[in-house]
Amino acid sequence: MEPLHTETLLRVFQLVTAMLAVATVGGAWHLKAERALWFWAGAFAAAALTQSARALAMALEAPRSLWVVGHQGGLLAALLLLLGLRVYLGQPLRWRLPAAFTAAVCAGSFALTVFTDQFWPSLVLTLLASAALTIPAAHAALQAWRVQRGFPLSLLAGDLILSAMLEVARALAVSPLVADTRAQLVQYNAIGLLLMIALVIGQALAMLLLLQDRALRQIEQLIEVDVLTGLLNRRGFDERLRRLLRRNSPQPPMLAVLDVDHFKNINDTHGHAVGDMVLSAVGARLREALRPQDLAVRLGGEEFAVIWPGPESGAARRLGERVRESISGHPFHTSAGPLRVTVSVGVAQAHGPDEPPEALFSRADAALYDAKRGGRDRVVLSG
Ligand SMILES: Nc1nc2c(ncn2[C@@H]2O[C@H](COP(=O)(O)OP(=O)(O)OP(=O)(O)O)[C@@H](O)[C@H]2O)c(=O)[nH]1
Repeated sequence: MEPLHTETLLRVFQLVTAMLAVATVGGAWHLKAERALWFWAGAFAAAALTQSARALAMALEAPRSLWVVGHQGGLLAALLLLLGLRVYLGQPLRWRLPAAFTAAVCAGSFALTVFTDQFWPSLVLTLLASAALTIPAAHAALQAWRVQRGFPLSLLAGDLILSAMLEVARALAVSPLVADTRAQLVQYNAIGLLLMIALVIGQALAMLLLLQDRALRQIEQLIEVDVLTGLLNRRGFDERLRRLLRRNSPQPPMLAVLDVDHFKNINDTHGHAVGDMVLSAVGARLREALRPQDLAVRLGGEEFAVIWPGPESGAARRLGERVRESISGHPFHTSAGPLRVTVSVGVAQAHGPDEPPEALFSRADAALYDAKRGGRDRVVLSG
């Protein structure tokens, strides 16, 4: 088999990173709010530009110590990748220590080349330093994957783990400890380069998938969230209720439908803006009254719902009363002064996974109708 040619691979690496830099810079420009993408574009650009600088230094027969700029580019790319990932995950940037570390290693790699007139010590140093920056990035991606799951994070975490391992393996392979001859050292380095090109492409793909994933989740949020109250809207409610019923848990979900009493009077007496204020405050009170796993929904107008995924048996009355009390218990402070607002509540416990969501909803709604007819500000349980 023909040996791999390092100079050709370096050209390929330069072209690939340049292309990825253009794609990510374009993406960052397009998605103005995505700060992380600027860091990642910077990582690819650092690799591409320093490879170009290295080729130029060689062509101009500049001092050999300047040729190590390519090694330093790899390290700079690892730094920017780590910082970009912290930005993406919403973590504090904490850039000072890794940036100082990168600067010190770059100076060290330059000095090593001046003193030894050899390239491999600089390559070993910068590769080990790159691994030292890639390991925390891989750790952050892995931690995030544990919480969020999904293919893009697993691709990124896997790619970064392999990258850190490759950086250490390459550092060992290009040191005289492992390679017996110069030809062997060059060959090991070329194999490492080839693998690195594949991993860099993998990183770019993972990054773009991560951004697409986030955009999809934001759209999903917009579609499913009510703007006035910040609660789930009717569309989100239908979807969650269907999913919960299908789950077939030992304790089937319970649904309450509630409606603000005589809300039209509030609008007519104090104006629509005060009405909106009350609706928004109702949403906030429902959120406060529920546990994180329970769901509060604005079905539309002055009608709300609550879903308890797995309520204790026999808790329907108590939970319904807690919801009613959270609204009717204290007056609302509005620009028109304190307003006493009451709600009527209909509660229905699902019969099991075979009950269609529409049937459960109709039972809760019928109970709500009974609560209204019975005089309002009360809880009625569906039979
Ligand atoms: N301010 C405000 N009002 C809304 C909104 N959506 C619906 N409404 C109003 O809510 C009122 C609902 O009135 P009705 O359906 O007659 O019910 P109600 O006055 O609460 O009477 P009962 O339900 O029988 O106790 C209507 O006047 C709607 O215009 C909204 O987003 N903001």
